[in-house]
Amino acid sequence: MRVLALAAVGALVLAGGIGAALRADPAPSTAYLTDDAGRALILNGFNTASSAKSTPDGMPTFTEADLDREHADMGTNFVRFLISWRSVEPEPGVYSQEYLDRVAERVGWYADRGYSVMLDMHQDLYSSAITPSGQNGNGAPAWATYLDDLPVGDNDMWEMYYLEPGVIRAFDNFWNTTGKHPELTDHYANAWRAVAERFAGNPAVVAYDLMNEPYGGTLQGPVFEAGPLTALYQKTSDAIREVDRDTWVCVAPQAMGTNWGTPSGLRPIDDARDGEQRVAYCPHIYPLPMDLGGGYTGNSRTQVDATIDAWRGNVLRTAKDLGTAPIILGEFGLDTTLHGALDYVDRIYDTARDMGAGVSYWARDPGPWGPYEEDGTERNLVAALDEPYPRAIAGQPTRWSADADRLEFAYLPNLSITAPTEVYLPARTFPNGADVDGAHVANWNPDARILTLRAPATRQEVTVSVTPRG
Ligand SMILES: CN(C)c1ccc(C(=O)NC[C@H]2N[C@H](CO)[C@@H](O)[C@@H]2O)cc1
Repeated sequence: MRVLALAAVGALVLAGGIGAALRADPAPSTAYLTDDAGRALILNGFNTASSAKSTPDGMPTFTEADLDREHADMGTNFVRFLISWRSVEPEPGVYSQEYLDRVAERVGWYADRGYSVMLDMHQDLYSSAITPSGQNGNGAPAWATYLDDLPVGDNDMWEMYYLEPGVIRAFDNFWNTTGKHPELTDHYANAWRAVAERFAGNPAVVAYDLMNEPYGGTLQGPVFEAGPLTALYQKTSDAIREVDRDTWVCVAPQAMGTNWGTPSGLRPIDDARDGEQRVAYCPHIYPLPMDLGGGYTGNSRTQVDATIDAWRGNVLRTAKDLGTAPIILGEFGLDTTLHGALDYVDRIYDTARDMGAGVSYWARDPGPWGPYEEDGTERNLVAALDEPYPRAIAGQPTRWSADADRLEFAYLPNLSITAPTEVYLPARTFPNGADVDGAHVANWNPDARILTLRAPATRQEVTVSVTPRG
C-alpha cells in the first residue's frame, strides 16, 4: 500500500518535473550567507547528528576528536547541529541553561576550527512522547504533546507513524488546527528566543533552522505552508529578533512532497531587523526512487534525475519568492552501498553548487549512510566529499567548479572586504600545495589545508584557477 501511495506521488513528481522542464527555471541564487567580515560563505558540512535525537542529554555521540578527524579528512567548514525543543524547554517556560551550556561547548569546538554553525530545532514525528517507549520520534517535550487519547499503532517503517491518528492529532494541536492549543506555537517561538538570547553575537553561529521537516497533520500542502507554517516562522523570527538582530533565520518547506521534488507553498516572512533581510531557505532532497532502494542506475537513475531537475526549479522559485533568499540544502543523504551512490552524491553537490547553495549531508553518524563505519573505518563517502572548494569569498561569487584535483571559481571582488578569500585543498590531491592563476597567494597552511588568496585590485570579475603543485 505504502509503495503504491509513494509511487503515485512519484508519478506526480515526474509529471511535475516534465512540466517544470517546460517552464524556464529562475536563475541560480546570487545570494549567500556572509560572515562577520562580509565574505560570501560556501557552506559544506554534515548534520551532526541523528544520535542527538535519543540521547538523554540531547547531545550527539560526537567528540572534539571526531571533529578534528572530519576536518583533516574532508575539510568541512559547516555544521547543521541538531538541538531539540524538549531539551531547551523541559518544563513550560523553564529554559535549561545546562543544556544550552552543552550546546555552547560544541559550538566552541566548531568556532575554534573556523566553522559556521546552523542550529537546527529538530523534530521527527513531533515528539518521543508519541509512544510509551519513547523510542519513536523526537522534538517536542512531553508536556506539549497532546494525542487526545487517539491511538498510535506500531509500525516497521518509521515514516508510517506520521499516518497514526494520535500523531496527526499531536500536530493538529500544535498548529491549533483543533482550536484547543493556541499556546503551543507561542512556547515554540519563546524557546527559540531563549536559544537566540544565548547565541546572539556568537560569530560562529550564522543561522537558526527554525523547524526540521515540518508536518501539518490534517493540513497538507499550500494550505498548511502558506497558513500555519508561515505564521509560525513569522512569530518565531519576531521572537528571535527581540534578542538577536543579525543571525540568519532559515525556513524549510513541509517535507512531504517537497523532499521528492514537488513545489512548496511557503510564503515570505518579514524580517524585523534593520537593513538586509536575513532569511534563508533550507529545503531537503530525498528522491522517492532512492527512498525505495532503487539506487542511481538504470530506470531509477532516470527517475531520480527527473526529481532533481524538478526539485531544483521549484527550490529556485521558492527562494526567489522569499526575497532572493540564500539556499542551504539542509539534508540529503543515502545508503552509499547502493549502486551508483557516489555518482548520485556528485550529482547533488554539482546541483547545489550550480544553485549557489550550501550543503549539510545527512548525516554524521557511523554506518552505511555516513563517512565512517561503526568501528571508525573510513567509508567511500570520505573521498567523495574530499574535494577543493572556496570556503569564503571576498566578493560576489558568480560561478565555481571543482574536481578532486582542480578548482576554478569566479567572483566580483568587494574591495571594502579586508578579509582574504579562503580555499580548502585536500591533502590526497594537493600534497605539495597549489599553483594559482588569477589571484595572489597570501598564505598556505598545510596543516589546516587552507590557501589564502588576495584578488587583484579590480572591480571586474576575476577568475581563479587552482591546480596541484607538481
Ligand atoms: C510522511 N512524512 C511526513 C515524511 C516521510 C519521510 C520523511 C523522510 O524520509 N525524511 C528524510 C530524512 N530526514 C530525517 C531527519 O530530518 C531523517 O530521519 C530522514 O531519513 C520525512 C517526512
